[in-house]
Amino acid sequence: MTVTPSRDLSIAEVRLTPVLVADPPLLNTQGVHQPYTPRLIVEVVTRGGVTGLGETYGDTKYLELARPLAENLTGHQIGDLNGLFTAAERIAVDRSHVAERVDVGGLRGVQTADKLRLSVVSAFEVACLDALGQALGLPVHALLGGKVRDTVDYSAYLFYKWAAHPEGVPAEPDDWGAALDPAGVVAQARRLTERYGFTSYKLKGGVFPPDEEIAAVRALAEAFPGRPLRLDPNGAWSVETSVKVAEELREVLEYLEDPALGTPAMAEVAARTGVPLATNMCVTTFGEIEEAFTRGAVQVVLSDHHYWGGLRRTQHLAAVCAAFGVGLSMHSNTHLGISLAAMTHVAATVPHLHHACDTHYPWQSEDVLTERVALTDGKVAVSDAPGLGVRLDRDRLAFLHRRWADDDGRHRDRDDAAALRAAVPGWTTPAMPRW
Ligand SMILES: O=C([O-])C(=O)C[C@H](O)[C@@H](O)C(=O)[O-]
Ligand SMILES: [Mg+2]
Repeated sequence: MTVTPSRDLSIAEVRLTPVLVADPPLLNTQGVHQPYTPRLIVEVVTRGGVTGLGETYGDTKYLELARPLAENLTGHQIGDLNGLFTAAERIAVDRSHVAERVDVGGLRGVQTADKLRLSVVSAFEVACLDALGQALGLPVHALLGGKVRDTVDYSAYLFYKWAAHPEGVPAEPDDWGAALDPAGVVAQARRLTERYGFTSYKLKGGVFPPDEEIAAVRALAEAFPGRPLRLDPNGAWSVETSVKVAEELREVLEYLEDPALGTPAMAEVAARTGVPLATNMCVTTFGEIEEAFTRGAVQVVLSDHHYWGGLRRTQHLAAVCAAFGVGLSMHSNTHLGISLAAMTHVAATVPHLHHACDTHYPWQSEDVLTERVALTDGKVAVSDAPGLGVRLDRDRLAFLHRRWADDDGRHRDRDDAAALRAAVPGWTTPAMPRW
């Protein structure tokens, strides 16, 4: 049988384009977002002439893994996703990028070699699925077994925020203004609601002493009665503080996210409060599930297809959570529309997704797409177009890549503590627990 060119599903080329995207001065327990955040855009081009898109973290340590993987994939079939993961396993990881302890692992838990690899290969998997979907005329959700909903709910991701970056880049402050107290947080939530129709809210905490953050959540509860609310200090509190906050906010919280750092501390908090605990820090790999679930440390896991290793592994995680009666939600980092499209396709296929997903997307004023992904009534409509249903704007991609190429080295690797040092000389990532 002769294969027509458009049906040749082997990989001709993988293009990697690192970009720097504008990010507002959002505060978290480690520091503040830098003016630009690195992302990596992956294009998988088939010999049949179809191009699939993927997106992941763009820091140097991810690029170092993505490059050899891309080079090894010429001739690989885009439908051979298992083979793609085997190819990724062969890529050596620089040990200096690995941290085996949760207290030094940053905001997404322990940074193992496997997790780094998975964070890279996930974007290749998404790009292969996008290409396969386009070649077959099927949406990505259909390749994953089919959607069980037509829209995916997202929550408003609220941040304490400065009006402008301390580095003075870009020169003009954004139009969101500052949010540094309960009134500022409520104003931000109202604005996000007006623009995007959100009906649930998550506040990134661990920035101010817990009493101030309790006051902010109470103010949100008053402003949006009955709406689901979450607070996430990224492990900044002791067990005692976590229990106190949980008890004070028990009437209004949908869940408390990573109040304390690590499974043993979370298990202790969980044993002492009825408020459900969620995590994207102590359960971030399949290996961490057994201890956390058997100890009852978490009631909700935040999936993230980037570091869990793609869309299919996210479905596997969902199945394990369902088997243990643990809820599922979705974590997000600074990301563009390709990631949001991928998040939406996989979320659409997960039956027991009972919490709105997180997304940073409203904070991203820039994108690499010809059309931004629409967030309406707090939802993204699940696309039925072939593949992910998004199109790359090559001029925008080139512009954001030029910013990366011209960068003086300050922004190619996300460093929230370094960004905060511009305002608070001598600042370093705080030891946990902070409070
Ligand atoms: O839910 C979370 O822990 C996050 O979204 C982690 C992120 O890094 C967030 O804290 C941020 O971007 O500042
Ligand atoms: Mg979190």
